[in-house]
Amino acid sequence: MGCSKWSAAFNFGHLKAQSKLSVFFTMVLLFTYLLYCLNGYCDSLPRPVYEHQPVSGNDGAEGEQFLGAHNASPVSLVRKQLSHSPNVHPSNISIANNFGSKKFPQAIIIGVKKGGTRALLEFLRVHPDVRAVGAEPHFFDRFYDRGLEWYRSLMPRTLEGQITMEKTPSYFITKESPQRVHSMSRQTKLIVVVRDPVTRAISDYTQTLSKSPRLPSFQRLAFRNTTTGLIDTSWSAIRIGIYAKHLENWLRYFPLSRFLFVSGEWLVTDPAGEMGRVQDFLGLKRVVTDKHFYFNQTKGFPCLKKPEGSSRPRCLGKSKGRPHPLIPSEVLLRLRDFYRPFNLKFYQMTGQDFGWI
Ligand SMILES: Nc1ncnc2c1ncn2[C@@H]1O[C@H](COP(=O)(O)OS(=O)(=O)O)[C@@H](OP(=O)(O)O)[C@H]1O
Repeated sequence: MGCSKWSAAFNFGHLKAQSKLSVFFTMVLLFTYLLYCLNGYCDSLPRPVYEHQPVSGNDGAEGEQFLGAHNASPVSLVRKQLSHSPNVHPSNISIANNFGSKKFPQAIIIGVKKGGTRALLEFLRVHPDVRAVGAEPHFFDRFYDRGLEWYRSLMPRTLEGQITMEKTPSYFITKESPQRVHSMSRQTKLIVVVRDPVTRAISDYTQTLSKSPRLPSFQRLAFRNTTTGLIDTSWSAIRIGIYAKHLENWLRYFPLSRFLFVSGEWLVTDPAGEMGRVQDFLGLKRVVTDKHFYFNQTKGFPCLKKPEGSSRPRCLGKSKGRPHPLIPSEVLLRLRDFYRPFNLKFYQMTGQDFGWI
């Protein structure tokens, strides 16, 4: 009896020591993982392609900005990103993200809103030497006071030879942006996707209308005086399309050779052709070619056969390629007359004829 009591006590003590040991090792593993994440090693997981974080009241590019990203802890970001990404297997994380460093973007898509900027960025992300932020950072227009280091922390890690990119279409029309980008680096390459300003204005209006269905008609907003046909240039949908005026502001800081003007129309009708020009401008090998695109009849737009991080074909989301409301032809004619001199000036400044009539 006494002997069995001793042996039971001995076994119990043995078990206790074993469980203490396993708790200890679990804690060590947990702390190592936390330290690893807090050092920023798991903060640049591959984002799902076309990831959108809905943000209300953002008139620039809906659901594409970085609001509050700096407030989230790296660990919670990891969890959030993983839970949103059907394509990322946890075992791939360390392989994809531990290498390289976060750099300032060497190239930025600065505009224009509704030009086709999302399509261009997603097409570029297919290139193995391009790493881009999915959401719009809005650093040079809205969050400049957060400082350059904040901006850099948003960037994905890149290896030697890879290009870091971002897109925020409102930079093109923001007065302070050229000087701010210049003070980050005067070598920055600037890409502007331009689209017929009349169609662009309607596209812009369509986006606002989708959020505020009680919005007055397009013509009510476009004209200051319907009888005289005076255009309301204070309406941002109209103002953004005066490309020559905005470009003048940028040319005070950057030479024309730093810019590439991409045609929003050709990006739809000949995506591979436009992508060829973009890759040349960025000094990249022409990897993204016609093999990467197919025309989706239902969507009415070119889509990617294999977007970044996915093996399935994918088109842009529903907010890209919306049907536009019908605008009376006399309104369109008046708007075309209004934009003509500005368009000609823009063609002269860029040395490119975009064919808008
Ligand atoms: N491949 C492809 N798929 C879908 N949509 C395409 C594509 N290429 C260009 N576009 C045009 O992009 C327009 C939206 O432009 P942006 O991405 O610059 O908009 S935003 O400023 O970021 O909100 C969007 O405008 P809307 O047609 O008015 O929706 C499209 O015409």
